Amino acid sequence: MAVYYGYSEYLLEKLFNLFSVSEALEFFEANEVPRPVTIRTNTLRTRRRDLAQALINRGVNLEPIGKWTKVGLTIFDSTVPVGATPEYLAGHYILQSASSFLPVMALAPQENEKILDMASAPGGKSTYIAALMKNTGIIFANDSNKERTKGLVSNIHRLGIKNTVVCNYDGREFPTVLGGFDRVLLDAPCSGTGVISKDPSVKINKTEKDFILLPHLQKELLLSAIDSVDAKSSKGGYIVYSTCSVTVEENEAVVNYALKKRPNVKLVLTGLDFGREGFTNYRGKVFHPSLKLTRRFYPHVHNMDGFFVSKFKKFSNKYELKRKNDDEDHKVSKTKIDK
Ligand SMILES: C[S@@+](CC[C@H](N)C(=O)[O-])C[C@H]1O[C@@H](n2cnc3c(N)ncnc32)[C@H](O)[C@@H]1O
Repeated sequence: MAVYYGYSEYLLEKLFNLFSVSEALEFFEANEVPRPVTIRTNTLRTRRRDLAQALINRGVNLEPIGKWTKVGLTIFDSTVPVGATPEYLAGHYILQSASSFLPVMALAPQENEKILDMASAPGGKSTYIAALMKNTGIIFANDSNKERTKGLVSNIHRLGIKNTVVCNYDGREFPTVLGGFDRVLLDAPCSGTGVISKDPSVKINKTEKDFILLPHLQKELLLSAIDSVDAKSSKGGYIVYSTCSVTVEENEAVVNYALKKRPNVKLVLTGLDFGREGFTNYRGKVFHPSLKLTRRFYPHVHNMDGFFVSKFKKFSNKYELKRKNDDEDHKVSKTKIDK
C-alpha cells in the first residue's frame, strides 16, 4: 500500500489512525487527482456576475463554486491562461483554493476594524479580508519569511488593497510589537497533509521530527495570536486558527493546548455550515468537548484541499468568560456535520 501510493510508513500510520481503512483509501485516491481550479472575485474591483461574463467571453468555462460562497468560481477549462487574462492583471480575481476562503469567512472581519494576519504570505487570505472590510480599517499582514512577502506585496498592489501594512516579524514576537487587534487570523505553517494533491512530496518528506517541531511552533504562534487580541473590542475579540493539514497533532491538540494555557478564551461556532466536527477524543487523548465546534474539510468528502478551521472568542478574564458561558447555557449541539 505504502509503495502503491508512495507514502512513508510513518505518515501512512498516522493517516490510518485518523480514518477507517476504507476512508483512508478514499483519501489516498482523492490525493491522486487535482482539486478543481477555483478563483475568488475581488469585490473591490468587480462583481462576480460581471467577472464571470467577462471570462466566459474569453472562452473560460466556469460556474459558481457552491452556495456557501458568493465570490468563488470553479474553472472547468479555458482557451486562455487564467493566470494572465486582462481581468487577472487588472486585479478582478485571484487564483485561490476553495478551502482557503473558509478561515476568512470564519474570521468575519468588519469594516473599520484592526486586524492581524499573522502568517499571511502570499496573501490569499489577507486580500480577502481587505475586500470584506471594503478597504477600510487596517490590516497588518505579517510573515516571518521576507522572500515570501514579495508575493504578498504584489498581490496587494494588483488587487487594489489600500488598508494593509506588510510586516516581517516572527509571529511569536507580535504581542511585544503591537497589540489591541479586533481579530487575528493565524493560518499556521503546517505539514501540508491536506494539500498532497498539490504537493505530493509531503507523502515522503514529512518526518517524525516535523510532527514534533511544527505543533510546537503552532502552539507558540497561537498563544501569541490570542495575546495580540483586544478582549474589550466592541464587535471583535476573535482569533481564527487554521491549517492545511489533517493531522490531529497540528489541529485539535494545538487548540486544546491553547484552551488550557489561556483560560480567558473559548471556542465558538465558526459560522461555516458544512465540514466535519473536530475530534474530542483521539487515540486515548480526551480534548475539551467544545472542540466539536471546530471544522475539518477533506478532499475525498468536500472535493477541496484538506483544511482545519477553529474560532476563539477572547474575554477580559476567566470570570467574565464563565459568566458568559453560564448565560449562553452551551448552544454547542446545534451544529451540522458533513453536509
Ligand atoms: C500556510 S502559509 C500562509 C498562507 C497565507 N495565509 C495565504 O493565505 O496566502 C504559512 C506561512 O507562515 C509563515 N511562517 C512560518 N513561520 C512563521 C512565524 N514564526 N511567524 C510568522 N510567519 C511564519 C510562512 O512563511 C508561510 O508563509
